[in-house]
Amino acid sequence: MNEADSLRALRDRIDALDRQIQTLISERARCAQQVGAIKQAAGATGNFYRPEREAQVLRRVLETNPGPLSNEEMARLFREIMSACLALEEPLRIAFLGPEGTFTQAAALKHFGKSIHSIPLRAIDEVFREVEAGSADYGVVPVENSTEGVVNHTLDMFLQSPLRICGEVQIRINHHLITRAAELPAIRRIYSHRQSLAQCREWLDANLPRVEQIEVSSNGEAALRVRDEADAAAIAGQCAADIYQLPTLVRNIEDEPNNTTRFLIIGTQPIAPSGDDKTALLVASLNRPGALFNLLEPLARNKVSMNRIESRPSRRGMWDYVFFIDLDGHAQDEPVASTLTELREQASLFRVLGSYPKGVL
Ligand SMILES: O=C(O)C(=O)C[C@]1(C(=O)O)C=C[C@@H](O)C=C1
Repeated sequence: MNEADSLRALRDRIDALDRQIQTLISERARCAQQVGAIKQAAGATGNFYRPEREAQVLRRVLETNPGPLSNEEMARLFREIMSACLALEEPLRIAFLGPEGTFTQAAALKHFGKSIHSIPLRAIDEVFREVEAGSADYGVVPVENSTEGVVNHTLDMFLQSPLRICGEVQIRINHHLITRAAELPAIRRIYSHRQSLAQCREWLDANLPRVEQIEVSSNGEAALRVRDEADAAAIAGQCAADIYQLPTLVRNIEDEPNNTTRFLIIGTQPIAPSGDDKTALLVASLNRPGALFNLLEPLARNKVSMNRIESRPSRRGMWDYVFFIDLDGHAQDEPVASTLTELREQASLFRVLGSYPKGVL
């Protein structure tokens, strides 16, 4: 066979496979519609989103991936198929820390896929309020960064909000210097979110030491400003450069090569166990000697892994603190269930913020 014949044969084969894929995806979508009908008949109100089931589907896709596509690419394709299937009923309304072009938007799309109705908001507390009011089904907010630590504002919101944590998603953060200026010496101001400025501190000290740094509410907002100011630069991600059609002068200026941010999915719905889950708690101990030790002792005794503990002022009085604790496992599963019963007895304040599937993608 000559080259043209080989190409034609391969393309014929691809056409035949595409027809099969299309038939199969349509069949899958009809099954998902039937699942939706069953949920509705059983009296399900609200949305049909089931994060525990989605996590199981994605985990199986990763486990059985035969290649040559990477796990990440394969999971992304299935993520979009599920997103489109779910949207057949009604697209999820997802509020996030906007404007368009923020890493939080990238996190929302990574977690829910593109078949959603996006609601960009200007502040973390607005995202909480929109979900509390029922104007959005879920919200996406940043909670911690591998270089800069926790986003206190998000943790503090749980002190006043009844919302639950329904999921998590991580994003590798690559910061770029986005500007219409042709070279570094032409830059007079740099706009970015406080966390992003901090994540690029060494690079800024070395390359733009005397340039004014201006904190704005988000990276998307920074890029928006740079659109109208030729002698300003923004530190933001590629999505912001794309959305606002701005050139990137220097790529990857973050100090830490593995700079990653974790985001929480917040909502009202309790999530069933998926087989590989986390539980987030908000607790306070009585103000007496050994109280924190007594609080945590059941975790060690029952061999429940604690992934994280953060303390924050309780806002109930001076030097009074609450603890945000992340555990391995679901609150309904042992040994977490009985450990939580013990913990509740020791604590002066105790709330399960949510059990949810560990981030898959
Ligand atoms: O299994 C379900 O409950 C479905 O609704 C189907 C499906 C899917 O496409 O696989 C769609 C949406 C849910 O979030 C989970 C899974």
